[in-house]
Amino acid sequence: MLSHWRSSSTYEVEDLLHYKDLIPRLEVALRKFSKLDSAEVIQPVRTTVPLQKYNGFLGLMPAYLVHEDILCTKLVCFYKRESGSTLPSTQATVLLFDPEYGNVKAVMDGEVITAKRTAAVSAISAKLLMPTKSDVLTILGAGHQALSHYHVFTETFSFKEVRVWSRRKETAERFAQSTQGHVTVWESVEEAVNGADVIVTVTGASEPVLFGQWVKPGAHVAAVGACRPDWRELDDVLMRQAEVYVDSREGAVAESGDIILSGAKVFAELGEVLNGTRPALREKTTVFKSLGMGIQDAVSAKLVFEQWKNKH
Ligand SMILES: NC(=O)c1ccc[n+]([C@@H]2O[C@H](COP(=O)([O-])OP(=O)(O)OC[C@H]3O[C@@H](n4cnc5c(N)ncnc54)[C@H](O)[C@@H]3O)[C@@H](O)[C@H]2O)c1
Ligand SMILES: O=C(O)[C@@H]1CCCCN1
Repeated sequence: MLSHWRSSSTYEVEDLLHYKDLIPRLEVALRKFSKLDSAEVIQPVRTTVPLQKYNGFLGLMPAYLVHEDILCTKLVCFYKRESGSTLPSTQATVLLFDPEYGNVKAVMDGEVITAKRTAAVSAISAKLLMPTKSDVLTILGAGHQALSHYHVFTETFSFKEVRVWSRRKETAERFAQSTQGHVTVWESVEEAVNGADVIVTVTGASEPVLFGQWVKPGAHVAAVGACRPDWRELDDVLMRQAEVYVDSREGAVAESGDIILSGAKVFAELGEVLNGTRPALREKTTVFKSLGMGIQDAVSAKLVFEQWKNKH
């Protein structure tokens, strides 16, 4: 089947999952994950099955949060698509289990969960690490993650200017037309990030698109794409000049080409900053390298399930 099927579950999850509920739960989960002695969170590094023939991979993302008793796994397929393709690059399904008996309690769409929880975690990173006075937000990429990031960043913060760049100008223009607030479209990354306080990279690139020489000192970069060990979104200069924060060290050193290939050192996990065990170096140039975690899907799925039960 070549066309993309958005099930009713996609719309249902969209209605049930809200950033105001999701962000505090993600913060709690990130805190627990980063406690050194924590036996409360079980989350192996994602298993990936490369599909080289099709330029993609299947990822399996199980997690168990012991205290909350949430057992969950996401199955996600990601493909690098040709410019102009209308097929989705991410397709995902989330399974929520009853941990006591092992039965599946719910099967739900994972695309909205992936879009919203990833953007919400980037917003948590920005809350902790962006310059105190942040006026300009630039989004590089104009797909699903670009939109969810636009929504949560404009809901959570008050930027004076929002800019977008995409490798095809028409896509960036369509993106700008689809948003409620005013978004300016830029033709080059260099111009789009000039003077930006916060930069979100949400592209399908496997070579750097953002170069350190263009980034304002002290800016915060939420780097969401490039999730394979040989893929890049950011260049070596940026990776080496910035303080690098991650969601999971273990995940980052296994999966992030930006970290592995640049040799950059990870300064802290977001959960360590939330726990107060590592500082938020807001005045420095910071990169939050996001890879995505099973626990983020697990708390999102639990929230969706709770909201669904309240309605039925
Ligand atoms: N960190 C996480 O938790 C997480 C979660 C989901 C997705 N992602 C990643 O986020 C990125 C965006 O995902 P999405 O769902 O928005 O995808 P999408 O296909 O909806 O959008 C991708 C965007 O990147 C652009 N793009 C593709 N190839 C490019 C290239 N070579 N150079 C520059 N731009 C390019 C496309 O034109 C489009 O604007 C992907 O890399 C995906 O793997 C990360
Ligand atoms: O954490 C995730 O859900 C995504 C899936 C696609 C690739 C990157 N990470």
